[in-house]
Amino acid sequence: MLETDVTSRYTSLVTRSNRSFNPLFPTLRRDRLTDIVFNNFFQCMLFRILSTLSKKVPKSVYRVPLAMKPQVVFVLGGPGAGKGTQCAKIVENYSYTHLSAGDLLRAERGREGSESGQLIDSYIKEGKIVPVEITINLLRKAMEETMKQDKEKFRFLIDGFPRNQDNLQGWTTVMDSKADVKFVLFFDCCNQVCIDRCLERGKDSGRTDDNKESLQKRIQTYLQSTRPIIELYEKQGKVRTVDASRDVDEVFADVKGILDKEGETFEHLPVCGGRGGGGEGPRARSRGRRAAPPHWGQSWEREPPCRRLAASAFNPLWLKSLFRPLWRFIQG
Ligand SMILES: Nc1ncnc2c1ncn2[C@H]1C[C@H](O)[C@@H](COP(=O)(O)OP(=O)(O)O)O1
Repeated sequence: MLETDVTSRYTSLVTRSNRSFNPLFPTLRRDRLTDIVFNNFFQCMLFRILSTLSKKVPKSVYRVPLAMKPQVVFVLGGPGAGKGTQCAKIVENYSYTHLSAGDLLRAERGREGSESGQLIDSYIKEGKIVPVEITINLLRKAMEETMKQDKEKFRFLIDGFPRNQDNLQGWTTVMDSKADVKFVLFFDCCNQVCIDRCLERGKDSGRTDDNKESLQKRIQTYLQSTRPIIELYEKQGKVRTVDASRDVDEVFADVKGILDKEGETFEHLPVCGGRGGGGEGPRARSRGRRAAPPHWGQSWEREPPCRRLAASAFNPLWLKSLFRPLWRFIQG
């Protein structure tokens, strides 16, 4: 900068402030300085009060809203109706964790040292429903472990459960107070299509129950035991039925329609929604997803209040507004 430019700037400041020229602190005008110091003083005080208060609040208080009660969607339908296939697609697009009762039981059967392995094996081969204590225990553990790893993963698709009255009763006794059942997603498919799909799957699934004999029994069990459970939920208005005999994408289009109607939002919304500048961008990128535009505010409103407060308190835009006046002043 030319010396004359500097001088003329200082001179203009001096003229405006009617103050003598000070070469050491050329831009320190008392009227502006008072404003800025007071503005920043109050903003800093407010910030300090907020941060002190947040330290004083016991951790458990703001942890409570983060540890959400599990939200459950039961996924039911005949064997081979496409429950697993559709659940995988839901997980890809929505913030759900898929828990297949059948997969959990098969894993437990194969686990070394499992006490119930043999019992599970005989029930599966017979196409019968495994005693509820075993299934509930596996489901509960899986839900707890998922939520322990990530508190935001509190939405579950429980596939292939409850399959009979015993299952339902077990769930009501053990889990009713621990989880909320939102609705039942029912994949309606005729028996023959179900059997054909399972036989096709059986060619390379390695499942001991994907054979004609087991399938006949499984279909019978489904009709006698599971259909009444679906009807029971239907009476409560909790069943969302999808015609599952069509191709995968057509079925998923209906599933998507149901989830959207139920108020579900795509994965990047509930996890990474925000008003902009609230850190949702980095949060989304750390999960390999993109942040929702700030105007998709619906999910932001559904974030736990503590997370909203935290996002607002550390909002870079807000912090910028705190230091901007001082920075402008220093820059002249
Ligand atoms: N809509 C669809 N059309 C054709 N095949 C389908 C289908 N949905 C699933 N499948 C195939 C994939 C599997 O090989 C087989 C059984 O599907 P699945 O998702 O494993 O059923 P389920 O979990 O209900 O037992 O059928």
